[in-house]
Amino acid sequence: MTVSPHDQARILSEALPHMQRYDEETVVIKYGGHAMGEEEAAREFARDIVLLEQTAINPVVVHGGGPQIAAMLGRLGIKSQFSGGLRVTDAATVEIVEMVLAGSINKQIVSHINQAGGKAVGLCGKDGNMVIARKAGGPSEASVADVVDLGFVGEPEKIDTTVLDQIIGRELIPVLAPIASGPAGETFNINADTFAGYIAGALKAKRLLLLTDVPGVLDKSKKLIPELSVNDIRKLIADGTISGGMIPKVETCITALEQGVEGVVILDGKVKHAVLLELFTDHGAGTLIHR
Ligand SMILES: Nc1ncnc2c1ncn2[C@@H]1O[C@H](COP(=O)(O)OP(=O)(O)O)[C@@H](O)[C@H]1O
Ligand SMILES: CC(=O)N[C@@H](CCC(=O)OP(=O)(O)O)C(=O)O
Repeated sequence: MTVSPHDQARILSEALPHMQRYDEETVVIKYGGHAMGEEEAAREFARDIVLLEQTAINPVVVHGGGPQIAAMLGRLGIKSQFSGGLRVTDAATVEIVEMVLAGSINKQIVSHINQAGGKAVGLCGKDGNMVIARKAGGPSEASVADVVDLGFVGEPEKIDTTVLDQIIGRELIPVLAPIASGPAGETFNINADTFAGYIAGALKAKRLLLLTDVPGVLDKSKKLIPELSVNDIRKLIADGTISGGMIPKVETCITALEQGVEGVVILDGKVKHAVLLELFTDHGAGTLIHR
């Protein structure tokens, strides 16, 4: 489909009120491993992030990389399992997780953003003591008998935004890997949704966008639920409609809202220009979570 120059101008003009709404505001975008897709899609994502920065929005990218970690662990013959959407992470696994997340994936995203004309700065939670984590308990903590030892899986405990405050608003785009230090200097693997939620909360972000590989939260018949309240979420977890990797995602939404983030959206990062659709059109996308 070709768009006439007239239509192009109209589309840009219609984006103006949306751009004004987010002017100088911080938007945290969680880029999930499943949303990353092929090289061309990753480049388009990077262009969209640079476009946000160019329109005076302050984008902060937090990335995941679950499938990429799984591929590397597989190559090394290390078995891995999940409990409640979190990877049980032993000492050997945490080394690989850090290597893949803070190493290859982080630098790839930084490079794509830079090639698109932005200035990205790749960091993880260890930098500048941005995130200090404690050991996470199992998801079924309520039932002591069922407690799962997740190993080196962390839950953010203290967020220090000093480094981010130096970067944000200065034409630099932070790209954050969800790795953090513990109080004794140990390395913790943090679910990227959880990490993004805490960062968004600490920065009092205007929006937190969680990009994944499904259109949003789906009901039992796989239909998109456009809006959900915190209470709705609790019911959907209890009746099993929300499971696996979607659990840390919706829990993140609740934490972020509690910490003062204005709006949280779960959306399909595989849709072309998902971020622009959500922020710059009336159309919106995915599931909006509210109080
Ligand atoms: N109710 C639900 N709606 C949508 N996805 C769900 C739901 N319950 C479980 N899921 C699963 O959660 C996955 C998204 O979480 P995850 O795989 O961790 O994504 P990401 O890598 O983007 O963080 C979906 O692909 C789907 O398999
Ligand atoms: C504790 C835990 O589960 N950490 C995740 C970190 C990466 C992540 O969350 O990646 P996605 O966003 O692509 O799922 C993991 O090891 O897979």
